Amino acid sequence: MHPREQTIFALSSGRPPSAIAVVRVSGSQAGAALRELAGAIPVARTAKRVLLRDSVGEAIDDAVILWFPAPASATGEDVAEFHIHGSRAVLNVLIAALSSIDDARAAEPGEFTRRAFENGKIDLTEAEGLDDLIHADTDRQRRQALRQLQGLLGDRARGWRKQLIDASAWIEAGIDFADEDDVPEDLARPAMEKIAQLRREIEQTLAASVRSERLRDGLTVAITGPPNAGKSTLLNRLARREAAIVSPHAGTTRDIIEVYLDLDGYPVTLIDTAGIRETDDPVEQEGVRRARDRAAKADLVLWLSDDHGGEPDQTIRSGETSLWLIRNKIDLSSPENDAAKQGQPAAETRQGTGERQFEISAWRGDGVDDLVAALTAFAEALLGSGEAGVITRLRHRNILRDAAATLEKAEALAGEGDELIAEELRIAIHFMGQLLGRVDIDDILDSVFKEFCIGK
Ligand SMILES: Nc1nc2c(ncn2[C@@H]2O[C@H](COP(=O)(O)OP(=O)(O)OP(=O)(O)O)[C@@H](O)[C@H]2O)c(=O)[nH]1
Ligand SMILES: [K+]
Ligand SMILES: [Mg+2]
Repeated sequence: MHPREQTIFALSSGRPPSAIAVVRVSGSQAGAALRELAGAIPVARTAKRVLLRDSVGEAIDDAVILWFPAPASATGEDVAEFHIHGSRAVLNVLIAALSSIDDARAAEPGEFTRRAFENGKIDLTEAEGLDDLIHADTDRQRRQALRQLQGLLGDRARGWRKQLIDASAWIEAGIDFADEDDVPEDLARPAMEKIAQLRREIEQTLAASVRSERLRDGLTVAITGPPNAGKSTLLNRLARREAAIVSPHAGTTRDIIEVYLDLDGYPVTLIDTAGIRETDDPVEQEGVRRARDRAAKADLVLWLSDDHGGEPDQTIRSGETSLWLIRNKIDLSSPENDAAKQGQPAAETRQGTGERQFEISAWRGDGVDDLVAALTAFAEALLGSGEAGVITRLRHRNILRDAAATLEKAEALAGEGDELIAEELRIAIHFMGQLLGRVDIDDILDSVFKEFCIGK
């Protein structure tokens, strides 16, 4: 039997141990699985409590089962659900029993969703939204994924595709009737107007969605600076836990330490790095190399220093990465120092450089709230509210950019020959099909669904 026709099963809930685990079965043998393990198929879509037994009659677990006959199921196939106690032992016995059913096998990542897509339950953009929803960490990501799952981009792409087909029909009609007298004088003009309008709509959608792709991925903030500036202390304070080792020994941190922050719904990965200095220690050298590397890739670098100084060098300053200068350990400052610094307030932009400055005590907490507020504002500026954006992936952006370019080409061909315009329209229609997952199915699907988790 072809793998696509086999019955698949997987743990669809979280990792054991858990109070309850849900194992889903989808395919023609789902009913057989229920008969084999529960003795009978229950009433459709009604929970039933049963004692599951294996093939020799040995009890497996006291469980709840559900039956969703095709096509009214999540995948469009027969689906059975086993709600069991979430221990590794119970799960292993159930999975072993399901494996022994003919033509049943463990599901590949994303295979349930792929079947739902192949059976027309969802389009590809909705499948992607589903994946994003499962992986959403913050509330803003959740809302964006849900809009995608509800078909916001899919609906728009379907509308564009339909209008392109209409425009194409007008153009083709012009070609077919070109020799006859009673053809409407100019079929091409309304078609060309429609094409120009669609191109503008696609371009507007692209422009409005620049930040929604970023919201899906979140942004990265790197803490760098000389050894002992208090980088790990700041990371721990922002993370509200002892994620990194803090010590008075210069050169404590060598590996990159990552913590995840939810700043008012904006996902931020904060990284702590090795203190940057010249050193003979090969391990520390590698740490410094990694620190520079990650700083260059970050969206924002926080350069932390204390009264012992340490200015960011050119490699840290170069590139598109934003840089904020943060003086730490202000709790140690003497009153004279403070007097000298008057007229040079914190959280100001340094004249000419565009680099913001902050003064904090990572240890005592002074100034940290202001820093967090500034980070949140930075995230908002970069990621936006996401409400207007419907494009959440590079895949969407690339396809729509190509579609807009194709329509632009079609517009430029006005007067050059309807056959040429019709060909560009066919290409643009093909792009909309790709977006929805209707054409070039296999390559697109393989790359989209391999990101999914098993059991989904
Ligand atoms: N007084 C004071 N001490 C601090 C502050 N922040 C950090 N320290 C101390 O400075 C020392 C170094 O702190 P770390 O957080 O390990 O510094 P680091 O920049 O991560 O150091 P490396 O990983 O070695 O580069 C520790 O003894 C901290 O307790 C602060 O705001 N005030
Ligand atoms: K240290
Ligand atoms: Mg450190």
